[in-house]
Amino acid sequence: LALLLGCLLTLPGAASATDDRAGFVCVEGARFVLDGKPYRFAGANFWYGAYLGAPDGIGDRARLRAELDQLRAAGIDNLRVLAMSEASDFRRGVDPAIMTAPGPLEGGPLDRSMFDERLLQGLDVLLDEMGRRDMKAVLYLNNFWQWSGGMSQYVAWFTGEPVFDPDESGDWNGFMQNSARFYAIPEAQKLYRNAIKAVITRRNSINGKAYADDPTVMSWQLANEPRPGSDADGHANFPAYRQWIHDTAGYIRSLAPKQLVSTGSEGAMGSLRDDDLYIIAHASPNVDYLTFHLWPSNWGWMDHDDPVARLESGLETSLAYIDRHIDIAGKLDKPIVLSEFGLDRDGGSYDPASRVTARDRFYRAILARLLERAKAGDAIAGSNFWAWGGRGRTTNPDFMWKAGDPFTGDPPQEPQGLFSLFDSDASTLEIVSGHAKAMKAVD
Ligand SMILES: O=C1NC[C@H](CO)[C@@H](O)[C@@H]1O
Repeated sequence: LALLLGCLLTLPGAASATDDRAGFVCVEGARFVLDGKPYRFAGANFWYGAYLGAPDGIGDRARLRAELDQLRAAGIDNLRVLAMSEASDFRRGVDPAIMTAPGPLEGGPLDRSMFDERLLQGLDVLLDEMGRRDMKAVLYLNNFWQWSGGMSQYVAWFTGEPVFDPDESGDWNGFMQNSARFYAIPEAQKLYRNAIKAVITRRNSINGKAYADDPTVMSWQLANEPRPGSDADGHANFPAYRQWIHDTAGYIRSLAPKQLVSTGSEGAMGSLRDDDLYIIAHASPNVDYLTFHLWPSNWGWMDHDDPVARLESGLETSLAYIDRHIDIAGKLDKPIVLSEFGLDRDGGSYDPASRVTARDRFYRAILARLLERAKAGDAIAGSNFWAWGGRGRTTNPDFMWKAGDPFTGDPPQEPQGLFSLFDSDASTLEIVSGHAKAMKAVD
């Protein structure tokens, strides 16, 4: 009640010294509130932000600071960041990883030696630099996919089986079913909770702030794109998935009562393509706000190698997907964020110098719909494009990332340049920047 009152009673623009929620993003019905004013934003996915903040040899702090300045100047001030990765044998897994090996299970003293302190220092630097720029961070603590180890790595650790690697087998349905085993392996959940606790209870080595007391952290996400399993076979896992969401969100809330909790879901497309299952999974009072993603070329609504070809029909389907999810959020009386969206460059090129006419049309149309719905007083609060690539460039002939390469917005499992929005993509950045300004102006 104190936390809610703290949100409700904060005088507009004048966070009182005694209000311990000053600076934190709160939820009031289907809206975010920050220091007594509506909080709406245009943000970016910056999955590698903690990696850039790591010491030399892994990170590039000069690049990090310069690119945070560029994003801040564009009004792009909400960043969604990977906050936990697991060492893995995946062919396309990021290396190094934050969790180097499975440590002791919940109950004993936290063994912090199982974490790569260089990468957690990277997160410290990122949060400190973001805080100095009045930016907000959304931090996800696991991954349904293989590119950061993720749930399938936990499954391998606790079943003794080799990792189920979709980049080797090409069997994505089998991979998704394998990842979903994570929800029902008690030992995996204990280790996962230790990883959650290690991050959330961390004290920033740069500025001394406890993460759970740092208003830079807007919210904690259970994972990146958690799904119940494959569309064909995932229904049997749904009860365990739903319970996992409720229990884990409650655990995070117990560690970070001043910050928000969300799942990281893609929406119906990540809920066995079923709106009702998405609603059921997100009805838990422990879930503060909803997330959904939008991937027309991944989901077959447009074509990776020619996004212009089915652009208009793909846009129509995309806009309908947006409206459906904003309507669901209204029914659940929770804010909603489009926390990933992206489209390929023209002709499916990975070249940062290539044209982005389809992408710019897509970004412009999507963001216009979000603004229209926000102005109508609907539950949409913001978005994060996928993904900021900044000055990251690959020189590899196969465009695939390997350890030691510069980071781009595309994680290791995808060609570098697939969806990245590079620092040179001025037209697209301008679209996002204009949207950021317009969203902030909505009263
Ligand atoms: O979370 C994600 N969603 C879609 C991205 C692009 O395919 C992908 O890289 C990432 O795993």
